[in-house]
Amino acid sequence: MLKDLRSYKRKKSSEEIENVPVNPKDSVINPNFVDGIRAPLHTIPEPTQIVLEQESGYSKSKIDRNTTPSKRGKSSGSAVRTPEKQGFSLRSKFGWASKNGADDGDATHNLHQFPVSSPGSSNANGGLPNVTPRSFDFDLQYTNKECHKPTASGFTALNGARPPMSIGARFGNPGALSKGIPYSSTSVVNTVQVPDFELKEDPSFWMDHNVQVLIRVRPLNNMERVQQGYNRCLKQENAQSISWVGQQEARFTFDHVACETTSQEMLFRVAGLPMVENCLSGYSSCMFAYGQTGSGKTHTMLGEIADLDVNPSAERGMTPRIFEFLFARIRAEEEIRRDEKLTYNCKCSFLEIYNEQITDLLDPSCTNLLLREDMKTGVCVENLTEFEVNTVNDILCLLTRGAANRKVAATNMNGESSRSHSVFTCVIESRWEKDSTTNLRQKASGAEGERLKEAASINKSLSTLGHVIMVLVDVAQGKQRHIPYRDSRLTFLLQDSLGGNSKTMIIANVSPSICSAAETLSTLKFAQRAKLIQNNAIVNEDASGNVMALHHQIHLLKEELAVLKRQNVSRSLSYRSAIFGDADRKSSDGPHDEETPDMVLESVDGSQGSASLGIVRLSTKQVMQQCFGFYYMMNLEKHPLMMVAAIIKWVLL
Ligand SMILES: Nc1ncnc2c1ncn2[C@@H]1O[C@H](COP(=O)(O)OP(=O)(O)OP(=O)(O)O)[C@@H](O)[C@H]1O
Repeated sequence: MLKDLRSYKRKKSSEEIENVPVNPKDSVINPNFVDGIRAPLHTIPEPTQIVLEQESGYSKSKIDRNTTPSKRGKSSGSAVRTPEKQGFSLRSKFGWASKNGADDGDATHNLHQFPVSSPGSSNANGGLPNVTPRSFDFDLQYTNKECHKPTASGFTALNGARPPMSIGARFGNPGALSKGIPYSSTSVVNTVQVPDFELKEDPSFWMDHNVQVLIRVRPLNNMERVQQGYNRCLKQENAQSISWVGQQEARFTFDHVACETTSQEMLFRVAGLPMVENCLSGYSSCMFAYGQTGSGKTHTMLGEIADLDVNPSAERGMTPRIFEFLFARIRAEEEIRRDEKLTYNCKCSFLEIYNEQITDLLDPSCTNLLLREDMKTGVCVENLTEFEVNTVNDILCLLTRGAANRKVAATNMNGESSRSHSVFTCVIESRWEKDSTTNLRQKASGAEGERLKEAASINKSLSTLGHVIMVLVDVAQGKQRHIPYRDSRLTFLLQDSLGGNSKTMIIANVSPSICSAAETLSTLKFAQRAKLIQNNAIVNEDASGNVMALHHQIHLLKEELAVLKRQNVSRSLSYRSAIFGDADRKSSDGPHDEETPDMVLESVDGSQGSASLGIVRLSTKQVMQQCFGFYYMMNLEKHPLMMVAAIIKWVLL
């Protein structure tokens, strides 16, 4: 059952009003996009060289963990597995109308589901060996009713609301691409068959890393096949390495490279499941999906979510799977720790950043919300609605409701291209009792994040993101730089996820088609830089609260001791005698024995003291325990947000 939690809206006294510059002109941008400001992909300067081997020592260590491409076929083990629906239903994409004819999602799914051997799958370029023992053939039976005549880059803008995908105009320095890619290059992969690599999770990765980068290559779509056939700009070598093949060849290595045939379930196991574990361990967690329009961000993060409760699709994406897993884990933990009265409470919010304005997607009448930053609790959005959730269906209700309020438009790459960035957040709070002490921990998991579209005129956030990442890489390399988080609302909101206190997963979605060679190269470069970011994730326990509580406790004890001394404090060596002792003993000064372990403080109320009323007879041990519990709780009352332990954010870029 969903419950409006507006009363939870944060109110702070120590907060700082956001100082994200708001230029009114920024907010009144002609939706008919004019080329100019583009995604951060294009704000990132070219590396000094495009190298054949771009691995740093860092990436090499990743490769070493898993170097052998393996054959797909057997599913890797997973602790929790959700039932998969066999076969495919008509696509009912989340919150959007069905895709137009240019989309070949169904065809590609079928290809995945029913790989067939194609006699026509010869390697037309003649020189590219298939490096895996098994390939899936792509169905040659496709129709294309909305094939747009390619520009220099292969695309034309469909409605003007989206930045055209042409290369030269938007690419500041796109290298070879801006001058025209020699598509006839012998490097181009134009085989119908694609190598298939199985992703493997490194269970120890997150123990000593805070940022992981995964590339997901989607299958070719109809439009691409019509325009450029099976000419690909990517050549994958193993589950961590991929080469961009154009005029030059640039090889990249990442933590994972998910090939065209990687299933939604496999991606969840490798990328989503560990993030839930991170969250439940108390880490803030964030997941970005980055890539050009139509590259598969929505497919990755949401996928097919119709009928999830009764008939979940195998094509459902990361978000439903994550919450299925999360709630299953929560229920299991509550059961296991019933004695401790462990309970969880989850609250969700959903917002959109469009034209640098923040709108509450769960209450669209709340627009132009302000970001606030508090030294203790971090960044929050003022007056954002929160709903209590208990099941995956509750989550989906909110996602559906929010998605219906999003700004969506058609582009030539994607008939339902989202035009904004959105953040879905789920804060998970757990309470339990142990040794008569009530404990509280809040985890914010959550967030179907940002659909960061590269639409230029609405993408101040994206360009700033690119800049922030560049600066963060410098910082990671030891340079002193100011990080311009505040230059856009997106980066301001996500600053903890970028270079801050967060375990962050970046999924870079790319098209393998030569049509999108420029954008794909840019995305790979972006991802390559992003993996150099160094976050500093810590378990968000209220250690400061504990220390504060203890300080307070010591202070009170000292005060009390002083009062007791003034009031002729008697010390008894016997707890029993202290409790049941006669008035004489209470009023007498007993021997002081600092060594006595069960020393009892005993005081008699007197007219002199107001701090100590009645007779206090507790062992020091008990005093500490009880007061600790008390002040701990008090501290929670006063600073509930200090207990926030983890934040997961899904970010579509
Ligand atoms: N891995 C994949 N397997 C099968 N189909 C895919 C895959 N990735 C994307 N698609 C299909 O490609 C189309 C475009 O994908 P999607 O809507 O996810 O792109 P997007 O990056 O979110 O685009 P935009 O930024 O314009 O919103 C969809 O029909 C989607 O189903």
